[in-house]
Amino acid sequence: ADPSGRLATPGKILVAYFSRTGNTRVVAGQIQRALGADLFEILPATSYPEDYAQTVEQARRERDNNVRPALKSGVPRIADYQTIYLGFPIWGETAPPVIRSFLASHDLAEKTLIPFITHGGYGVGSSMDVLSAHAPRARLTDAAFVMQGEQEKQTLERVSGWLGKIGAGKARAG
Ligand SMILES: Cc1cc2nc3c(=O)[nH]c(=O)nc-3n(C[C@H](O)[C@H](O)[C@H](O)COP(=O)(O)O)c2cc1C
Repeated sequence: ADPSGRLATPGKILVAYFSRTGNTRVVAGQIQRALGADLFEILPATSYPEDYAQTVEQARRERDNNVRPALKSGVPRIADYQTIYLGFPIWGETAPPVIRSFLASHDLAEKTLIPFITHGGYGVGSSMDVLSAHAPRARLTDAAFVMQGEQEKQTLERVSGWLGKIGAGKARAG
């Protein structure tokens, strides 16, 4: 028994996720509702730029320098959870920097870690290795959910093309 009098609920489930454009958020919501789990959105203390290209560049720098960006908040009472579904998009062929921050700042020893991953068509890259390296004592399942989602880049290109075609690009600028 917990000396505080509060018992950790056995088998409590957490769905923790990071999502920029919403693809991973949809999956997180469905898992959370299906399992009656708690939901936690992983957010950096300082938001990434709205601009896609700037975000790609910042993510690349953070990846290459092994930066762990500060998180806006941590999971309250992480010890209560036995199973953690961890969701993220693939950024630069790996897990986004905030996922490394998340794993480094929570003790996941002996917890079951079940990844769900969305990518833009190039697969999961080195993300599973990142998870096992940063949460070495978690029980990482190899039955991750993996799905290709829309690419923000492709949407931006399509919209730019359309704006150009209807002659709206310049007229709207400024
Ligand atoms: C900064 C950045 C880097 C990305 N790098 C990759 C990549 O290396 N490989 C890939 O398949 N998709 C890449 N994508 C596409 C996303 O993984 C894909 O669109 C994902 O479904 C987005 O999920 P979200 O809507 O939950 O943010 C990248 C997207 C962003 C914003």
